[in-house]
Amino acid sequence: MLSAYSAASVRAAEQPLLDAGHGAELMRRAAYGLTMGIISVLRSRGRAVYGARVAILVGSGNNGGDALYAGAALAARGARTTALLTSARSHPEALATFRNAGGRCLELSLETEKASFCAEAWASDVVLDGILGTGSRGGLREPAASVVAELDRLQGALRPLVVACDLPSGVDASTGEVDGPVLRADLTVTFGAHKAGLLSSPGEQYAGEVRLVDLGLDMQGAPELRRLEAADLAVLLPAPHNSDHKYTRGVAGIVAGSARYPGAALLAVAAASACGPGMVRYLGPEPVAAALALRNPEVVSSQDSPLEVRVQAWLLGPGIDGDDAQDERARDILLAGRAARIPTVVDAGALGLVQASDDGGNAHLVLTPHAGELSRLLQRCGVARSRAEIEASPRAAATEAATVLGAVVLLKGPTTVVADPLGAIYTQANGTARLATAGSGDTLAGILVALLAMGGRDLPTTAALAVALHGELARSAPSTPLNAGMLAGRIPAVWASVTGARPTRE
Ligand SMILES: NC(=O)C1=CN([C@@H]2O[C@H](COP(=O)(O)OP(=O)(O)OC[C@H]3O[C@@H](n4cnc5c(N)ncnc54)[C@H](O)[C@@H]3O)[C@@H](O)[C@H]2O)[C@H](O)CC1
Ligand SMILES: [K+]
Repeated sequence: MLSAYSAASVRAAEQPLLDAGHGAELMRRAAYGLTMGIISVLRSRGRAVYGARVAILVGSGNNGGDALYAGAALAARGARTTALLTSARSHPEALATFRNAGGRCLELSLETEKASFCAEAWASDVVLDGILGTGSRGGLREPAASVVAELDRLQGALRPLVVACDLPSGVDASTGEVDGPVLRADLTVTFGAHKAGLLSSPGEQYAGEVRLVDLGLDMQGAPELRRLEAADLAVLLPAPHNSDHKYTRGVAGIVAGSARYPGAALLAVAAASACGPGMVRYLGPEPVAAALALRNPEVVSSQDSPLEVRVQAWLLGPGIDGDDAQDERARDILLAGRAARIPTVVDAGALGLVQASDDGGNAHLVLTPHAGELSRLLQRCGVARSRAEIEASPRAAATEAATVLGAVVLLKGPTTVVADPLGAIYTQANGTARLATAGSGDTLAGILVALLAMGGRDLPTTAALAVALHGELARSAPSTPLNAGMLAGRIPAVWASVTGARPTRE
């Protein structure tokens, strides 16, 4: 499990070491890790350090200091290094070290030097972004902002590799929010601890690969957010006990699909069933049930009232829009659920049925909106948040919604957020853009209801687990075209590969 912290927590952890006089040692370690990161990206392009061209953007604080020390180390190994000083102030010792190692300095205050730096950066093998780190307030200011905007214009094969020092300048280290231009990095070498802003949208989309350099910080208190990694999937994905029977292995109940949208039911049921619960019960129109019988003969379908069937978890909503009988089933389950507290996934067409609650009455719900659906959901609760505002600050929006609605909120996006009303947050970025296809959400909802039915973990952890497994379905086939209909069929192989060699309990 990966834990990520706010800028304030990282700085607080750094303080005792600074007080004890270890500041220079911390910078030395940070700069060494950064140097190694730059060397590795140079090697990835078949370039040796000797003779490589490295352009460095330098800010006024320690972030610029780290970048200058790394530049000095590269210059000492024969790289041609050019630094653009974006402020009248630069870390004095680092600047002196850089100059002594043969680094060239240009000043942004001089227009000709700015043009000369941009030309150098465009011709470089690597651009190092050391303008702002954890001490930044707000986005990049002029004139550095327009240099970054200009450098970011160069795309494609001609673009130099970009390495961010600690974080891409202009990304908020704590929230991941972005205000103004940011130079998109291929690699971010971050120091001391993972910054929550690098594991949150939209900041994560600017960071590229993130490598952590251990500085020996003693992080105190709860992390800002957590992320499940491959090793966690191996432990958390459920496995049957030899004493299990179909009911103890979990029954997933699904209210999905309609005459108009039968596909949503097929996708959700196929995904749920592929996860291996004891049983999948489907409630919905007869023609959809008939189609399901051909594709998933193991599924038990009926047109019953949900109050007459027993399940360990419900999924309500995919493709039920405009079907009165499905709508009534979903309403009945939500009403009964306030007492029965059966874990319930509320997706798509059922999201409009959820009311705000501050009495714990929704604590068994996992809501799975995308940004547009969340905007409408919040609107109904009297909170005005546009889709664009939610996409700019998804973590804040998901947390707000979890608090207002009293339910776990799984907000889908390039980095998916799972927020629970008690404050815990997971963010998962396992998926790729190849998952952004029609029906992908129905598959996620099916995986989630199956994992909830199989039980064993709390709601937010199970939700994060479902997002991670769903993401791995795309990641495991990086180069083939993918549609949602293919996803459920991939579950057994991906499940086997992530659980790997774990001991069986059978
Ligand atoms: N955390 C650690 O353990 C270590 C961190 N290191 C590096 O130090 C930076 C943080 O350094 P700091 O000097 O505190 O802050 P910054 O470098 O981010 O810059 C602050 C500097 O910039 C000015 N400023 C603030 N906001 C803006 C803005 N929007 N535009 C322009 N200028 C701005 C502000 O006035 C300050 O002067 C951390 O990221 C690491 O890279 C250590 O090297 C190792 C230990
Ligand atoms: K930076």
